[in-house]
Amino acid sequence: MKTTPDVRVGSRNSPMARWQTDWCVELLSKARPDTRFEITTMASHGDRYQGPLSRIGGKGAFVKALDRALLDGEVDVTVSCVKDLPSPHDRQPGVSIGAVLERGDVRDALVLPAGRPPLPLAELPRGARVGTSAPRRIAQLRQRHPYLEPVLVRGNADTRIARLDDGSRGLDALLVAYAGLHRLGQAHRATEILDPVLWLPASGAGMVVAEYRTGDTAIRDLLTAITHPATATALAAERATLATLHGNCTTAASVHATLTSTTITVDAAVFAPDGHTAVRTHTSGPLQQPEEVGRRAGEQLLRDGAAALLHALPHTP
Ligand SMILES: NCc1[nH]cc(CCC(=O)O)c1CC(=O)O
Repeated sequence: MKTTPDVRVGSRNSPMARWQTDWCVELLSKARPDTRFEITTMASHGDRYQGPLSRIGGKGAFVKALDRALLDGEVDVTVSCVKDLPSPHDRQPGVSIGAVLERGDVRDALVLPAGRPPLPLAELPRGARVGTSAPRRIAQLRQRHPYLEPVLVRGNADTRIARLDDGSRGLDALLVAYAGLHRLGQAHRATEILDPVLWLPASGAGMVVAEYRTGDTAIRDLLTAITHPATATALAAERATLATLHGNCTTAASVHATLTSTTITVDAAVFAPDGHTAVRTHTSGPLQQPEEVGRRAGEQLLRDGAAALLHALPHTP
């Protein structure tokens, strides 16, 4: 009788990461009922360190431990949300994306301290302290609501909500991903879900991927079985735009691919850190050519002056 080897799946140990990994393993178990999957959790430097990410090498800090475990053969698969991966051109060689899971909500949400009247962003009073550390959110706050005060808050989404509620940072509100709130069972805390046409979403928002050691074809085939094709197409386009822009974790950019049955459209923007300048594009093409459409969107932004905005100094102290 053929024995099936176990598959070891690496995850960060934050509650959101665990939710994502459990979901992925559930899909894998359905696809391969005869295989036993085992989850190994690990702490990441990006989770432990609470200062600006740009000081510890950017988003790589989230996936370094996962990448090392993968490359050392301690695990066969790692699960991450796309937003926490480094830009495509900075990605660790030897690690490939295998599965792209169905996209969740791309929108950002506003959360107020427990017990406060539920106000939308536009009704927060002058000087209200809005917690976020994403350059994209800070730039849009400065552009659309310049009378509000962005406050740098890092940490896992659940810790950020705890800090909002305990008043320790004097925060009046938090901007977070609505998909993340869902994953933490906290969707009811959103007092407003921001319209993605007016408040632009993060590239890769709401997407979870499973990665593997490049060349491990057995694991690659396993991961292909649980890929959501439309999400994979959107991811290919959004990553192609980012790769063309050569942005990093200090870049305030938004990339959002949407699909019809025949076309793919990339809406993308790059903001100056102070929110005063933004270049935007709306680029469409055939559904079969996501990379091409994504690249054209990036090139259009560069032609319109995005490069000067991209490498502005980090705005965080
Ligand atoms: N920046 C951290 C991060 N990475 C992914 C999500 C949420 C889930 C997702 O959009 O995939 C979050 C939380 C947030 O932005 O509030």
